[in-house]
Amino acid sequence: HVPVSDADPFAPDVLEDPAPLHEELREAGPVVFLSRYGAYALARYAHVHAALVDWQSFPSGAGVGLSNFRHETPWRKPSLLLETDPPRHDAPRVVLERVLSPRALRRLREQWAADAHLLVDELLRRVAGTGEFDAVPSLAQAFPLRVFPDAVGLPQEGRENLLPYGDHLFNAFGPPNELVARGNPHIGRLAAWVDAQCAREVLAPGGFGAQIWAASDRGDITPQQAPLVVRSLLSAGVDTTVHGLAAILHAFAANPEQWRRVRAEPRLLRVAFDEAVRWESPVQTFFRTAQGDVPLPGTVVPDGEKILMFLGAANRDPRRWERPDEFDLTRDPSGHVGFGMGIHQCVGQHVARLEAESVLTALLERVETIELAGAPVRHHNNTLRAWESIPVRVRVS
Ligand code: HEM
Ligand SMILES: O=C(O)c1ccc(C2CC2)cc1
Repeated sequence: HVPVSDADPFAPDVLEDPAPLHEELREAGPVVFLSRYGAYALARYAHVHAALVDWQSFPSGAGVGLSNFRHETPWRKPSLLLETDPPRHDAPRVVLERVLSPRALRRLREQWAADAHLLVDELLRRVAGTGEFDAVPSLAQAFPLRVFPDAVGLPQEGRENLLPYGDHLFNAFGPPNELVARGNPHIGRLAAWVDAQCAREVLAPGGFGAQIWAASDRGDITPQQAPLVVRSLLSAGVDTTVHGLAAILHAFAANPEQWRRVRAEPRLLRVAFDEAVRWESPVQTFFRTAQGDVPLPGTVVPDGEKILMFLGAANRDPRRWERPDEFDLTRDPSGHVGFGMGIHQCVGQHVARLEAESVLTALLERVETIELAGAPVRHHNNTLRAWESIPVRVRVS
């Protein structure tokens, strides 16, 4: 039999600090039935990993949120990547893999490094007296919003819609709770703006968007698919990196000795981002839908039922990680599930890494120490581990 829990993973106290629930679910057994949502929770690394790579048993086509597209109409057209299974998933995936590949990003490296130095220099000049600032608006939000819309090829107008659109999107993967209700009055306008930015004529030549449309000229995808593939970038590419950057800045401010370690060994910066993504797991959870009756340890998930994968719990599973709750740059974080795993593994991870590397390299050159200057404030979201404010104090070298 399978243990039952009436816990609510999307309740405010859990979103504030999910660690106790993660521990409870990992210890209760390999699978726990969440009676509140009728979903089967996986919190141990081994079982989250197994479900992520078994797309045949646990496909994404019925949605990767609580909503089951077999019975419910999605609030927006399903993504051709995130919410689609092979074979329809294949061509859009290949197109994005090529557009967002490390090789393709080489042409942005120099520009993003320069932008990061400008942003950091402006910031350090502005705070010269106290060395104190809020890392969330000043860096975690400012840098992605400065470089990513340009990389996609978006016009200047309306870019302030990107964060609230993504915030609602990530809330909407959860249950229809207060967080979703708060976004509902605005999402129609936001979604219309996002959809309008996917049209070929608004996208600047050379950007990721134009490259996706060029792929449809080649027949790699159809012209009908092109705007939806562009929409994937606008959906997944902003809030994730904002809170990913916030996560690594928080990790260093909360562990000042690790910043000193990276100052001494800048090569460690490469591993720092993945260790921060493991430690914080900016994307905390995703659902899948059982295809046929799927056996799991101690139970069988009936066809059409949802499983809920706790990526954040898996990334801190003591069965897989030593001292899992420590942000430790000497560890090898590879294998973490912060970017997912398998055929849907994050296709934008190289963009995220390059953004983080750009900002942190610029900071590393100018900032000798970084520490918390006050209590950080969480931003609650049904799917994202997010920050509202991270007050920090830096000493300029
Ligand atoms: C720290 C930053 C990021 C994190 C933590 C993150 C996390 C994830 C995760 C966990 C998945 C797997 C979803 C699933 O298995 O259902 C995923 C997929 C995806 N991500 Fe990311 N992501 C990040 C940044 C980005 C960026 C910058 C982009 C675009 C430029 C992006 C685009 C995508 C897309 C399109 C998918 C769907 C891939 C597919 O289904 O084949 N992500 N991401
Ligand atoms: O294709 C999409 O629209 C999409 C939206 C959100 C994500 C989350 C996982 C980062 C991924 C893809």
